[in-house]
Amino acid sequence: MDRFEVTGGKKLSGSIIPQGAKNEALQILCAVLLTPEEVRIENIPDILDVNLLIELLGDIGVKINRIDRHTAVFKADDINIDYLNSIEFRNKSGRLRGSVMLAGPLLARFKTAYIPKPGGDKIGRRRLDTHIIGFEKLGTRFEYHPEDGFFHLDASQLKGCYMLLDEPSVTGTANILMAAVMAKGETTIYNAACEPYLQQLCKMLNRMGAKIRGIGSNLLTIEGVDYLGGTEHSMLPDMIEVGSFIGLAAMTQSQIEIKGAGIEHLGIIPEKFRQLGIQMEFRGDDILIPEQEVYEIQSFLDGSVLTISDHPWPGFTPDLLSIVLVVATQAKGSVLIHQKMFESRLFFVDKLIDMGAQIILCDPHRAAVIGHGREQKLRGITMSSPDIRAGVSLLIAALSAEGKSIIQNIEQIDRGYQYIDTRLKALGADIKRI
Ligand SMILES: CC(=O)N[C@H]1[C@@H](OP(=O)(O)OP(=O)(O)OC[C@H]2O[C@@H](n3ccc(=O)[nH]c3=O)[C@H](O)[C@@H]2O)O[C@H](CO)[C@@H](O)[C@@H]1O
Ligand SMILES: C=C(OP(=O)(O)O)C(=O)O
Repeated sequence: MDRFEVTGGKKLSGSIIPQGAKNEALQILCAVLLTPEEVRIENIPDILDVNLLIELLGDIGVKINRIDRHTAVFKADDINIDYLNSIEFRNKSGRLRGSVMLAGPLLARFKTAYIPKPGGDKIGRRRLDTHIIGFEKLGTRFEYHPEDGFFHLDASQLKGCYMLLDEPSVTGTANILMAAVMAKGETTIYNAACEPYLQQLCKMLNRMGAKIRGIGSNLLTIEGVDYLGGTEHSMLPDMIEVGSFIGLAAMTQSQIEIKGAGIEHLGIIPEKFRQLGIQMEFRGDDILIPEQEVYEIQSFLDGSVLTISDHPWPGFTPDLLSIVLVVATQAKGSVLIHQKMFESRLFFVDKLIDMGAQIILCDPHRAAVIGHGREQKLRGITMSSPDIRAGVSLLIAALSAEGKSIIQNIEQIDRGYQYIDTRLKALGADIKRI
């Protein structure tokens, strides 16, 4: 298993372009199954999870013409449904979270689907109830096999209906939406997730001939159609990468320019980094983070200690809380980090504490970070990456720390960050893949 060897404490400089959005790509790639016509997709991130999903599509029978590492044309005109019941499909799709979204389009077009126990980050319980209950409301029967966590879904006809989701699940909304686009009649999904990933999916589906209203809100109305055709789609810049690079610049006291950051789609993300005291200049669609010796965490208006917590979109995405936490360790001031959605995403703070950070893990969901404005520098250590975002947070910590760090289990980072070592080296980082 590869590791990163990082010698920290170096200032970085230059510009960096965010990859296409990972979580959008996982939805968009599943949507190619909705039509027998060609779908051309651009700005595909060249990362483990996305490449695995493309491989799965190929295994199911989708014809794939990979024009380059970031562009491909897909044609799902001859699908092998039986493959979905194979051990190979179970094993492969169990290696990523996004594969769960193959079910919605397969139900829409072929009225049957299989969902093996999905993979993805081990960051707490990640149930599929919202997906399955949504499918059930559309007229799907399901069988659950508890011994291997396998769902078999079957429907003779999907029928539109009203549903109020238990929670605005991101992949759940995408899955139900893709099942509903070809259901008979009208479907209303209330308490829908509305991240830019979903807005992009809705727009793509409408270009294919779907009739979706309410895009960008938590109330989606879908008028079912009989057929969807081909289209072209390009992924937005990955907002989680943009946030990670803002944090990287601040932690390493570097001036970095993020080119083509997709600022209008970042929602509240820049504001949260501003609350940590990080300066940013928006120049067209680029973000310049100037070199800053010290950044100071703001307090609330009444002077009380700032809390940064996750919330469904347009609130702050949970995928950036680990980055915010690590960046706070070198700030001046204190902040409470409250991870509301996932119960195992904060355990990586042990490693930051070993590096010298002042953090109190109050409980699995809350950590108080006391920043001393770089008076206590972090020290390089050997650590292992528990999940994708914690992995990048530890990498950023290592780049700002004194001395050498080894980061193990970097497959976690490669799941979601494209050529990260090469791109960081181009900014002047001392990082080796060993
Ligand atoms: C492939 C993909 O797109 N993965 C993203 C997707 O995962 P995913 O779609 O799996 O996550 P969900 O939106 O379903 O929710 C994640 C977890 O948060 C809980 N929950 C959810 C909504 C809510 O209002 N309250 C709440 O507590 C759920 O019970 C679940 O345990 O969305 C997550 C939440 O933004 C992100 O971290 C993941 O990166
Ligand atoms: C949790 C994440 O990914 P996944 O849902 O694919 O595990 C993430 O992207 O931060």
